Formats: sequence, C-alpha cells, structure tokens
Amino acid sequence: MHPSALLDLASELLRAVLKLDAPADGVVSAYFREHRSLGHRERHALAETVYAVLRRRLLFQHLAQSGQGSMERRLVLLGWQGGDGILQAHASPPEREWLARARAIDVDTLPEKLRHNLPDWLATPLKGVLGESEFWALAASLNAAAPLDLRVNALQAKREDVAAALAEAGIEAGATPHSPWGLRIRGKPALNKLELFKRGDVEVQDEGSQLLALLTEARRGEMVVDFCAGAGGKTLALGAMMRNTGRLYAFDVSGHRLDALKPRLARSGLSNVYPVQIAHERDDRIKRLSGKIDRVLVDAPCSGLGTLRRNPDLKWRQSPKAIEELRVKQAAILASAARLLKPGGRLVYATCSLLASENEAIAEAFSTEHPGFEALAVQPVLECCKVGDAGTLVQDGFLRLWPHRHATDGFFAAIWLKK
Ligand SMILES: C[S@@+](CC[C@H](N)C(=O)[O-])C[C@H]1O[C@@H](n2cnc3c(N)ncnc32)[C@H](O)[C@@H]1O
Repeated sequence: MHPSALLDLASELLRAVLKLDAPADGVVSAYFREHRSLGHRERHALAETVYAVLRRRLLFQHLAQSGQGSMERRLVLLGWQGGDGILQAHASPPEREWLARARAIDVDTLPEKLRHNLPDWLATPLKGVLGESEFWALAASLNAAAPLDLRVNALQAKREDVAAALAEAGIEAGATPHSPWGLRIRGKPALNKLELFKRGDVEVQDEGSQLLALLTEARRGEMVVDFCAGAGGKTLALGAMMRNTGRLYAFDVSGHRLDALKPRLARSGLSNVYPVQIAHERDDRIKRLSGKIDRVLVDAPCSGLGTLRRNPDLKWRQSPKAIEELRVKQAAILASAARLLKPGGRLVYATCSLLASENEAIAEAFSTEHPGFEALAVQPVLECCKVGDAGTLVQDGFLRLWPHRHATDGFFAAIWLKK
C-alpha cells in the first residue's frame, strides 16, 4: 500500500462510519475484510483515526468548516493517527497550512459543546449528577482510549503466574486495583497468538465487567442463570466461580451472539455451561425453571454509554427515544428474570450505562413493585469478595463505576435477595 493512498482510504472508511447506520466497529471490520492487503500498522492508523474523529466529532466538524477538499478528508487530517510523517509527505501544502492554523486554535476559548463533544441530551443529565468540575473530568476520560484488561481464568491459572508468563513474552501487566482476577496490560499488544490465551487462561474483559460477575457470588454446585449472556464474557467468569460444577444457563435472544460464546467456552475448560437461545424474556423455557435458580445475573441490554471510550459512535447513534424503549425492555427483562429465583436466591441487575434512568430508576422501580425482593447493599458483598477499596465503588448502596474515577468502563449494578 502506498502511504499516500492511506489518507484516501481513511476518508473512504470515515464516510462509511459517519453514516452512523451501523456500529463503527462492525463497519471498520467489514472494511478491513474488503481490503485484505492492509497491514497491521495501516489498519491501526485507519481505525484509530476514525475513532479519534468520532470522539471529537463536534470540535472537528467546527474546525473543518474552513479548508478545502471533501469534509471527510479534512476530518481525517484533523484526527490522523498514523504519524505526522505521512501528513508532511502526502497532504498538499495548502492542506498542511490549514491544519497548522486549525491546530493553533486554543480549544479552551471555544463553546462548551466543542470541548466536551457530547450531545446535549447526554451532557445535561451527566452534569446534573456529577457537578461541573467532575463532569469535565468524565468528558476528558470518555474521549481517551480505554486500557486493556484481562481476566485470569481462576479455574486454570493464577494471576501472578499469568503476569510472569506475559512478562516473558515482553508484555507488561499489573494487577487491577479492585478485581481479584484482573490484569491491566501496558499498551495494546496482540494477545490471541499467545499460548496462554489459546488455552483459555485469560480472556479480555474490562475490570468493571469482572466485578459485575463477582457480585453474584456464584458457588459450587448451584443453579445459575446469566439471563443476557451475549457472547458470554460474564458467563465464563461465573462458570469459573462455580469451579465448573452445578449448572449455568446462558440465555440470550441472539443466537449469533451465543455462537460467539462457543469457541470461548471451548478454551475455558468449562463444561457446566448450557447456552439457550430464548425467543424473548417470557419464553416458556424460563417458566419451566421458575423458582429453581440460586443466582440470576441480568446484564441488561442498554445504551452502552459507559463504553464510550471503546464505542464513541454510540453518543451519535443513541437517542433519548431509543433509551426510553430500552428502559421498557430493561424493566420487563428484570421482572421476568426475577421469577427464576428460589427463596434465598440472589438477583443482580447490571448495565454499562452512565444514565440514572437506565440504572437507579429501574432498580428502584423494581424494588417498589416487588416486595418479595429485599435490596442488598453492594459494599458488604464486594468486601466479602475481597475487593480492594470497595467503599469507593458504591453510591447509594449500588455499584457505580465511572471511567474518570475507576479507569473502568461505566457500570451500574443492584442486588436483591428473594425472600
Ligand atoms: C449487555 S449485553 C450482554 C453482554 C454479556 N453479558 C457479556 O458479558 O459479554 C445485553 C444482551 O442482552 C441480549 N438481550 C436483548 N434482549 C433480551 C431479552 N429479551 N432476553 C434476554 N437477552 C436479551 C442482547 O442480545 C445482548 O446480548
């Protein structure tokens, strides 16, 4: 690939992503499948450029009002992540002059919106709950890349042994501050060719997701349901907590997502997991298990706004109307999943949303409408699981993780005991 073509490819890819009619990661992957000759570094440059533009879209669109060439080309020049050498060699002299002028603008003098790069419907409630100065810390962290966390499969390996094996492979990894299974990797090395990855000793999983699985305190020999299992990130953690005993049902309406669980299951050494595609949350198969389950995790479909570091397109693809629809779904799924529990059983509701409307509001409404469930405070549960600094992870009895405070994605969780 001639380097001059890279800027053109980046513009073409950005045009496709900015249609915002499909998740950006899917559009980028499809583009790379169509352009097989692109090398690792070229793919990295294109993907990171597109993500840089998505993160600062409002600022860049403002700056790109001047200049020449297509809008996408100007946005690519502003967000380019493939090294300045390529810009020096392959942007035209007028483009380079324009870029120098744009970069010299003091962003701090621009209107708020161009500094936080969030839509109003999202910025307003976040400011409301965090206050002005913390809001800006959150906005900055949402516009940075997320760290790479691993979960060590406790069934097969010890965290310190995995860290030592990674160090031998030249990969620096330190224990995550809260999850007992977590390792945070320095940089973004390719992991899937490592022997310890292939044999299922580790999975890529944000530390926050690990904590959600931990809140179930799933034990040996129990009947457990992961109600919205998806590709099974949390299912795998639950299965390891159960030491590969008992029965762990992985429900989801998406067969496609459950299919993605299968190779991960094969690596994990787990044989206690039963993936089940359900038609909807009131599927007959759920009725049959009613009152028989010890622990239910509801990792509900949500706006995903806690993952903006990884999925910056969501802030442009989500809308208040879509979130209202999700809220109805969340309440329906939680109510239906609750029927599975036996007396003394535990229900965990979780999202990766930052919005109280998908979190506290859903949990509080459930408590009001279900007197047969007693809300449990999250902190003692975390302490029981030997989670460090548990008190810093909770708010009003719920788990509340924030990228700017905890370096995790944004997560919420609530716990109930079935009386
Ligand atoms: C947040 S994702 C789950 C992520 C997964 N737990 C993990 O750790 O990788 C939410 C999942 O809920 C599923 N879902 C949507 N509607 C559902 C329903 N009515 N019943 C069960 N699952 C549903 C979606 O297909 C999606 O996989």
